[in-house]
Amino acid sequence: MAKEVRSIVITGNGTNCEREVANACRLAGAEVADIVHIAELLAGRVRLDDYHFLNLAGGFLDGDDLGSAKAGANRLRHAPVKGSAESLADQLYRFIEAGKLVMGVCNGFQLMVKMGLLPALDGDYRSQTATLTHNDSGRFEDRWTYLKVDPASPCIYTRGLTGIYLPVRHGEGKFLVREPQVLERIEAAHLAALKYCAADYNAPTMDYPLNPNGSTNAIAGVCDATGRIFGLMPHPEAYVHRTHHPRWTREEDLPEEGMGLWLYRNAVDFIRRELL
Ligand SMILES: NC(=O)CC[C@H](N)C(=O)O
Repeated sequence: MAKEVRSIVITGNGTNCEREVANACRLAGAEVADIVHIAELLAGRVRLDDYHFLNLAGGFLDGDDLGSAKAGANRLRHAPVKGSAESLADQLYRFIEAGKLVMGVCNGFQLMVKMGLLPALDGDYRSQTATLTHNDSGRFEDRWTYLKVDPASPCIYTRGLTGIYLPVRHGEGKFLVREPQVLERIEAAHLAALKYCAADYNAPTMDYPLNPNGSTNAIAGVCDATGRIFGLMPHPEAYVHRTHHPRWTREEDLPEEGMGLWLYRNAVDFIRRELL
């Protein structure tokens, strides 16, 4: 592999944020940001092994039938790769074992949680221990949120950050755990890297609409123990430039760069430092 940061964004079956995610990867410095239809991967024409940074984009996989990303999680788990003894999941687990990076946004986060890629307690990336389900409001929430970063989190994407302002747009963003002990372990290991909070970024909040979905412990984003596997409901790819900010025509002194780009830059810098 040449000395270039290679990122891939999987598309198909209802994703709709792939171009924005690829754009964010490129702006963050990735030399390659390929948008690849899942059929190309299942046909064996493209292999995850040729990349460092896997992005699972937002959207409406399979129309949210059976619950968001549920069918997609089964597809990714079980679908064979043509002409190979492996499944796509085998490639994915090898990708994770190789120390590479995976980030899922919104529908991509739902996909990861339902596959068991997160929170992946004890390094088990195959068992589902949590879910993302219908917002407490009972409706689709489309609004900007303040996110408090846990500075003690192993998450490599949020390193050096204290608070981020990002939009959410989802119907099923409420993080729930299967057993109370899962939540205790997530908190003890600081895996909940992002939590909904107020504009002062002081403390996590359960107050609606600051917490747009009633998520347990105000959890908005979760990583695994390595910090390299990360998913979040808000959309970092939707705030990579000043003009994406909802009040950009009124608020002066907004930096040229949007806050969402920081997460991608941390990922790309990590790859350049550790994997090339
Ligand atoms: N923007 C998204 O990815 C939405 C995810 C999912 N379709 C939901 O409504 O919850």
